[in-house]
Amino acid sequence: MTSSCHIQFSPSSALPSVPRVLSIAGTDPSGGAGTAADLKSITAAGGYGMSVVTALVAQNTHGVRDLHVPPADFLAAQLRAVSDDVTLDAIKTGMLGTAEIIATVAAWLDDLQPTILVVDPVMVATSGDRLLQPEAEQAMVAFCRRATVVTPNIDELAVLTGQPRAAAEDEALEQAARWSAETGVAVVVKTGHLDTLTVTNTWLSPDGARIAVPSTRVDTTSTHGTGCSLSSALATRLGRGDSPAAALAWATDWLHESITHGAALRVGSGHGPVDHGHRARRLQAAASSAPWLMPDAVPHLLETPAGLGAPRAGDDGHKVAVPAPALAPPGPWTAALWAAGAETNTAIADSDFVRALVDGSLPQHAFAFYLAQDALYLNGYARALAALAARSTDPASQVYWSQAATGALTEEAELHRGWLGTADHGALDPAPSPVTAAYTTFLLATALGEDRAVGVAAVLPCFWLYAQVGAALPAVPADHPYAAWLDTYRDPGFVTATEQALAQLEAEMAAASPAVRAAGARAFLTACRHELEFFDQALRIEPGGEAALPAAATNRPELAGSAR
Ligand SMILES: Nc1ncnc2c1ncn2[C@@H]1O[C@H](COP(=O)(O)OP(=O)(O)OP(=O)(O)O)[C@@H](O)[C@H]1O
Ligand SMILES: Cc1ncc(COP(=O)(O)O)c(N)n1
Repeated sequence: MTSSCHIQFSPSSALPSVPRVLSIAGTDPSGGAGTAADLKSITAAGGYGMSVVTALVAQNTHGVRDLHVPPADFLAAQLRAVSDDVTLDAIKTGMLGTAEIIATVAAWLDDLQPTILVVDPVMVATSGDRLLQPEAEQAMVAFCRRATVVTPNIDELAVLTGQPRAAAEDEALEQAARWSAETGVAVVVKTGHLDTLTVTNTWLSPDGARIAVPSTRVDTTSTHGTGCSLSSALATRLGRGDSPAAALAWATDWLHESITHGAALRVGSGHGPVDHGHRARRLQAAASSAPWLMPDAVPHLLETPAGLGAPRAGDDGHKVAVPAPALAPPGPWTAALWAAGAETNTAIADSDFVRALVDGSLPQHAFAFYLAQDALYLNGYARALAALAARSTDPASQVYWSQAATGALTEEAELHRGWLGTADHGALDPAPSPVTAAYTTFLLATALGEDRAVGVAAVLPCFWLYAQVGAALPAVPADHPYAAWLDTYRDPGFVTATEQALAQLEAEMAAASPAVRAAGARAFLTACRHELEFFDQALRIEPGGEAALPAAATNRPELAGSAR
């Protein structure tokens, strides 16, 4: 080995530093809002959370029952106990409640002069209960002037600016822009309280610069504590050194996932909380190193299709129903393989990636990552298909696999030319992700090194599962951000190619020895799992850790037809 051998690993493998973030807020014993939401959000956003309590609130998902405000001296003692000992990278304030509390926190801030102060000017809870005394409103308005950024909802913005409640987003942006220019404080305008299909968080800087982060509205009642959660996550990402654009994008995207999965927590029967931990649990599951296939998943010798058995029980013990295949299996072997792969195939259909692609909430950076990895994948896939052509002896199969390889290369070129805008691809191509590399390496090794039938089984899920996703797609409006891409799934040529691949696999499995069939079944199930990973991987990437997507890459109807 020479000393000139340099290996550079992606910086994403290094652990980021952990910002120390203090929340100053009221409590919610049901865990959805206030200090509880703040601490969960700070942790989720990658910070170390600390909490100073301004008021004890007896509340749940239905509303506030009682309030207890400890003496202001005690609040001051809490604040000093923390700041005498801990360096604070960011501070977030929520419910301050009374003019006396506001004055106490303000005096402490005068001494501390924090770098980042996010003020969520909490006034009224979702339930309609007041969390700020009416006579303290003007003290809160003055307090906001010391913030780095304030995060009022539409009603709070009206109080802050002394204007009537904005009826539309433009009006809210105008109110905020004037106030920001006057005070020198940035504002995040949140349109959660407006009756719009898109919920947009817009960062307005005093110099007039605007950063808009749109997300699709989730139809749910689980929005208790969304304001607390957004401001805490924002403070944490700013405290970590993120730019306002990056911090707001992260917080909005994470909160969207938390809101989407809030109802499944089944906490309370009123306005439920969001699931702050959903992203962390999803990523933890994705990082599992448990083997994909259990040793008994496929018998050593597969004599008949029935040897593959009924679908196995899912992770939670329930029997997995076999989804109806959009493209019918042409014989008993492919039918048995379809049933054996039911759990994974259902997981793909139900995946957050497919859901977000369909409802349009998939973040742009995730879509860009997916496209770039898809191009890399297609190149590896084409090589595996070409290997099958080389290993085929009957003319029809030779022609079929050669054409399939050409098709994959054409689609790769189309992705570069159209969607990725990198016709001169080569030097600037992104590197394959671990998931893409594992999948393409597996395909190539199987197509080259195993019996041909096993290779055919390995390449089949890419055809079949993609066609399955395509068949299940609903029609979307023309202004859907991924409308043009979704059209590519419906390519009739791809359906024909999949039917031919299925016929090839059926014939190969029927003609193979029991040992080769077993290896084929294992390869098929492994490839199904690679497909799930491939879809899921785009939602495991942080904004900034992906290829840039040219602005023109979404909504390009002229490119419809370039299916994988
Ligand atoms: N139904 C929804 N769908 C998607 N995102 C939402 C929804 N409701 C709220 N959000 C997100 O939560 C953020 C805060 O929500 P909202 O505008 O209601 O502020 P808030 O009134 O301060 O919150 P809170 O309900 O905690 O008082 C929004 O900016 C948006 O990112
Ligand atoms: C202590 C405290 N702080 C803030 C809120 C606002 O949250 P929401 O408007 O979602 O009820 C709350 N309910 N309780």
